[in-house]
Amino acid sequence: MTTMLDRILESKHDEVAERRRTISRADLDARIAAQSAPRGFRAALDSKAGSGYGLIAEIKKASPSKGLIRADFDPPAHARAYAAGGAACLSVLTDERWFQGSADYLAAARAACDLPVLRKDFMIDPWQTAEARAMGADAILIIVAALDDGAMAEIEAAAMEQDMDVLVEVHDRDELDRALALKSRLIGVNNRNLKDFTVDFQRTYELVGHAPGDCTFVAESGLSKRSDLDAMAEHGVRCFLIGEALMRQNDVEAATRDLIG
Ligand SMILES: O=P(O)(O)OC[C@@H](O)[C@@H](O)c1c[nH]c2ccccc12
Repeated sequence: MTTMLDRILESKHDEVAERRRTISRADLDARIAAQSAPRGFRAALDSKAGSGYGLIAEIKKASPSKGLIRADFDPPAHARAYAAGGAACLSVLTDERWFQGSADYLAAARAACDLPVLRKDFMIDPWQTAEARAMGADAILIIVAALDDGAMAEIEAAAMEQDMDVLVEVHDRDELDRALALKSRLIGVNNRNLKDFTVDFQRTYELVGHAPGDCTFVAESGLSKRSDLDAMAEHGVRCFLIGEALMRQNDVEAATRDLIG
């Protein structure tokens, strides 16, 4: 069966190949040199989680499962509201085709606040990590389900060479074991199955006990209210990646503060 993840990855290969043809390495390097140094992503998350909840607040205009999430989409305003509400970090979708994201949204969000920013996209090629740094990203995502072990290690090495952090996303025990063979100790459990979009918090509860103590462990997707976070905290989870529930708020700053304050 062809899953949504398969379809996304297939189009991503064509998309990245096209950009690699049109953007030279020298151009990327010049843009990287013009960026400010990476902001420590995991460090910011750990610091907030030390005295409360560490929130990665996501800027997401649309998704394949929900369609358009926010019509009056304003990435810098959202970034400022998230920062003022106490978020530790931002995540910005840069995939254009499936999530209506953009590199420009990431750059604008990062310029509007001082939080570290994750480039949320489907990484299939180490070249995309240089591209991520050129747009200002402080961290990248590796989706274990999307890559073989060799490709994961190459993408991670390329990110580390740029001094970026790597959030390694898993969905089951097998993927967690593969993730732990990497160097990064920033692990996310996606409660949403990227194959059929169902959300199940049990994914996090089952896996948190299997992550070594030196990991920063992040629960991702489908979280919408304070009681969701408190239930997660009962299982020892203190870091969260939240998009849709915050994107839909009128007063984003107040909603962010209510969630984690
Ligand atoms: O909007 P939500 O349900 O709060 O989920 C945010 C985030 O976890 C989700 O956007 C996500 C998690 N992993 C991904 C991988 C690719 C694209 C998107 C995602």
